[in-house]
Amino acid sequence: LVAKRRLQRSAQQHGCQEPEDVTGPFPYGVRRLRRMLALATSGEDFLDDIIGNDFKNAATVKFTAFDGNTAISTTEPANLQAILATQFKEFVGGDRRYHCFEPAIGHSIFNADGAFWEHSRALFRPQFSRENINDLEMTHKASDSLITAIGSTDANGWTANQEVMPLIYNFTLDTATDFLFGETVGSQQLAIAARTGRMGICSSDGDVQAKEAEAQAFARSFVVVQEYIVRRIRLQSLWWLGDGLEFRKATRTIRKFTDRFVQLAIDTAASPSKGEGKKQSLMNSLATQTQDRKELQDQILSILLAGRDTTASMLGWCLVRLALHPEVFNKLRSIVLENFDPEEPITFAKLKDCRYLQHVLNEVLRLHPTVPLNSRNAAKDTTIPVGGGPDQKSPVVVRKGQVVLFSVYLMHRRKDLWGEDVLDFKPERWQQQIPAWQYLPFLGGPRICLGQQFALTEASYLLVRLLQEFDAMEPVHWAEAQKLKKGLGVTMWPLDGAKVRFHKSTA
Ligand code: HEM
Repeated sequence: LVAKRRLQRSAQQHGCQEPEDVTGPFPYGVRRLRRMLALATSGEDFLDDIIGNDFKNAATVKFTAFDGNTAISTTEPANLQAILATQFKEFVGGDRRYHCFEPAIGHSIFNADGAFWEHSRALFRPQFSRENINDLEMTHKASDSLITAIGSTDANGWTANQEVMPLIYNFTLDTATDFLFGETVGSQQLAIAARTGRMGICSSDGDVQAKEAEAQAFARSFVVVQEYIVRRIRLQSLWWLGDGLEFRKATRTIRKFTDRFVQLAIDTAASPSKGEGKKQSLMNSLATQTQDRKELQDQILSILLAGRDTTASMLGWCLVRLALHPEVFNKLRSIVLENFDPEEPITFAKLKDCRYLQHVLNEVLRLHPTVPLNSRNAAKDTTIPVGGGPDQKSPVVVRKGQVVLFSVYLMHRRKDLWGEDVLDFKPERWQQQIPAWQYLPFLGGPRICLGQQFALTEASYLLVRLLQEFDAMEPVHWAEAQKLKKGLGVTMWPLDGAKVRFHKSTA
């Protein structure tokens, strides 16, 4: 009662008003639950139809969640700016986020708050410096491997129809492991070797099979771990029900996979001469700061979790969009051919200078942000600046512990912010200045994605290489691709994959 009174007084002081309540006639979100359970048969889209429906009349709403707690939900740039930046300390990831991820990544940058998060962020920041991202040797090799994996062309210059997503997942796993461990798992090369019987990086058939099996087991377990994490997030306060032998086994597999690299990094930190001539990795740098085996493992896995599938999903959407929009493909290709001499190295600076390339990526992430939904918990009684009252202009009071959900996906698709053509794929819109807080694929403020430049550089590099190599691409099934169905888990990916064929350039 005392807490409630205090909250009411604070609401009055700040001129707060209630946002629209979208709970509906039944308690505990029954209506929403019913629609969610019927998704497979109703043909509704979870984001556009179910979550989007909440925002029909207002950009900030409240509703009663399954667990009986009232949550606030917003797509308002001013509120996101407050939550992520100006009132950063008042909104945290919270205990629930910690528990949902804990079995896989322990306590690490991604699920920590307060002092431990600050410590982790300071530990990592130097690793994401421009110099480290500028080292594109591995990206170059991984792009070439992906092009090799796409395979040969027929007499008319077309490759076979193919699902490119598995190749993209290999690409991001190979570049991420090189960055993290200083050594790539080489999953693309292993898959090619296993398929074609060419040894490449391995000395014998058995060696290829064993390494391929190890890389595959890791990749499979990584998928299982993510599925369980999503299940825990969806279960809200009942997160602990998302557990089981399969989850535990998969977490053991991915943790075991990192053992060798952790040991190597600890050994190198103890006697630096061992690392002479070897590439400096994120793991090596971390091991100079802490030799705690569990912390090293947790932190590294959290970066892998944060970076691998997000980048792969973005690349998947890029390919789908380029295949569906030949006019953008052709324009981008001619700009790339003009700016990137195939005889010269592709550098970070050149990629950044290619404005249309960056505009294409921005537009892909606007329409398909790979982290479409997110949340924070109020660390104390506080307010968000807008969304209350009939005109939605008054502040809204937020109770300590209350969940504030936000969807950058829906914000990126608001007509009042982006114009009538909001749903059109139009990289040209980026020629104009876009207000910062209405576009947040990597969020913003002190907790902005650490890997933003890494991801954009990887994706830009691969796109340049593909455009140098191929002069056309088209979807295997136009009608299916145009549906742009989304898979929703820890990230949002093209559910029907990136099924395309490429035409080899003869120039
Ligand atoms: C297109 C690719 C990517 C997207 C869309 C993306 C998006 C995001 C978002 C939205 C967050 C904020 C999560 C939150 O606080 O609730 C985040 C955090 C983070 N991302 Fe990324 N990310 C991408 C790629 C990467 C890559 C490649 C790496 C590393 C190699 C990475 C490392 C991180 C880390 C470490 C955090 C946690 C930062 C912190 O809490 O201080 N991300 N990312």
